[in-house]
Amino acid sequence: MYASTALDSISSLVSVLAVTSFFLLSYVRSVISWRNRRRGRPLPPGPAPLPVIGNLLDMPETRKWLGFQDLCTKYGGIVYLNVLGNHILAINDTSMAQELLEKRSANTCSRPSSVVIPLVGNDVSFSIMPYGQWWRDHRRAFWQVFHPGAMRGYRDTVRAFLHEFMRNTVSSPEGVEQYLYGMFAAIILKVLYGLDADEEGGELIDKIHESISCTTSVMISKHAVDIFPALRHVPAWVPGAGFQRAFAECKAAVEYARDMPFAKMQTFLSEGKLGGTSSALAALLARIDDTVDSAERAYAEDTVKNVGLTTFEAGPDTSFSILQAVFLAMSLYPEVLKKAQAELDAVVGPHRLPDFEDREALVYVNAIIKEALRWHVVTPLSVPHCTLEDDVFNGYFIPAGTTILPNVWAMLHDPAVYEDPEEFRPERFLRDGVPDPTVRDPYLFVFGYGRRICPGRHFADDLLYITIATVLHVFDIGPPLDEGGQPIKVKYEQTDALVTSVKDCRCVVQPRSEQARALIFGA
Ligand code: HEM
Repeated sequence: MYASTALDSISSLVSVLAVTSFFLLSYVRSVISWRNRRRGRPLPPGPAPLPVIGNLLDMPETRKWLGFQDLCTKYGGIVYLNVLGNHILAINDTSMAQELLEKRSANTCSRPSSVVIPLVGNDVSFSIMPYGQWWRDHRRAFWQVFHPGAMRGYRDTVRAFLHEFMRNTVSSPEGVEQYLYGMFAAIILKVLYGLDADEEGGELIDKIHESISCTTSVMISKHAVDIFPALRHVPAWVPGAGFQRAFAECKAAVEYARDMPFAKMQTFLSEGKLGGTSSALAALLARIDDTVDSAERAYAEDTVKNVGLTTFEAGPDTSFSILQAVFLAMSLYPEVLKKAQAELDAVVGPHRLPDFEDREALVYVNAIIKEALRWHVVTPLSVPHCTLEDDVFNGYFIPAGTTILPNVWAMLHDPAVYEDPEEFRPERFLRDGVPDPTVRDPYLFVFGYGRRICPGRHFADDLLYITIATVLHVFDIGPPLDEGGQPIKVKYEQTDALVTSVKDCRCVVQPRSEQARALIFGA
């Protein structure tokens, strides 16, 4: 009995020693490998890390773009943080961002990996996929239907929904925000699937919106499972594992958003209610080679489905957010609205609505669009990129797997470049009444960088231009009024999110004149 107890103690000791040696060896190996990779080169500047948690306490909590701006002011154009072993590089400097994200795009075009995203089913969105063949196939498919030459084909749809938006706004002006979001979502639904936002379509849009809100809130929140990935195996009934239920609900919403409109489109196609190339996704389906085997066909169809989901996630919220800012800016800066209307009267005249062909002549309206993109940066830290390989930049070691956050907000609010950056002032982009090419152009920043640059930017630009020009042509926009009829001063504030919106954009919207009203209802 004693002999067996002694043997048990020895074998436990051996196990403990084996486990300890394994961890020690792994640690020593990782230290050696880290030293070999760095070869004495320093990491970029940043606050000193603490043991184990690194710079966790230096990581900005909310409105990260402001915190990173402060850190970069202290440490230079770039700042490096190590948060629980994750390498993070924030960039405030435009030329450094250009060098790393454009010139070295081959190495900086991936996305940070996440434990949570697959759990909510959103790993099929190509805006989040890591660099590789899967992402390339999706991006290529998207580009086939959203390249600049394809834009003309969508303009009638855009005009039709814009006219409906204007009529709804005149009929019940208090619903303007809701109609605006509904318009962008309905345009995307029609362009992608050929489906109308009728009652059923409206429900589809609500559900799709729900899935987007849920995934974006999951993506920006902190989760224990991101730090301890093994927690993903804990069943939902275990106390403290309520996150599993929330993730499952989110996953169901994402699957609905991906599958339902697509299935509806396929039914309509098979019933002959839609032409084979009547929508962007129908056109992509029509391109799938008939001779491919069933596995390849399934992959190609899945790609088309995922392109639909990604477009819905990336398109309406961003465009809507810019329009919110324009409505608010017009009510805060009436002189800007008056100047735009004077230009529209001179170029377009009172008897018709603006069209795409008017764009070049509408210099001030174009300056308003640029200023809106600068003033209200929809994605202040862009969308994070991630490095594939170790790199050396300006003598600093940038490890593989580093998350790169270009602080686009800081670049577009630099007082050395834009005087009084908090003011909405389209004139900053003009000199002697024509565009000034020497002023930093927000278009070069707000749509991201390199191989990941927003592939929907041509569509977005078309949407923004025609909506803004038309709205300013026919509507007066003023501040909201209190019960005594006095104007309420609304303050511009941005929400704290990956895709931000304007917190409060209440305003009074009404036709500029009887002639404008006639134009709206005659359209
Ligand atoms: C004002 C409107 C918009 C802004 C400011 C905007 C901005 C951005 C930004 C900053 C990125 C990330 C780029 C990067 O990682 O470097 C992005 C990605 C993307 N955007 Fe947009 N976007 C807008 C509208 C749209 C629209 C209307 C669509 C669709 C029609 C769209 C589709 C996409 C897609 C699919 C991606 C993912 C690209 C990838 O990861 O490969 N965007 N957008």
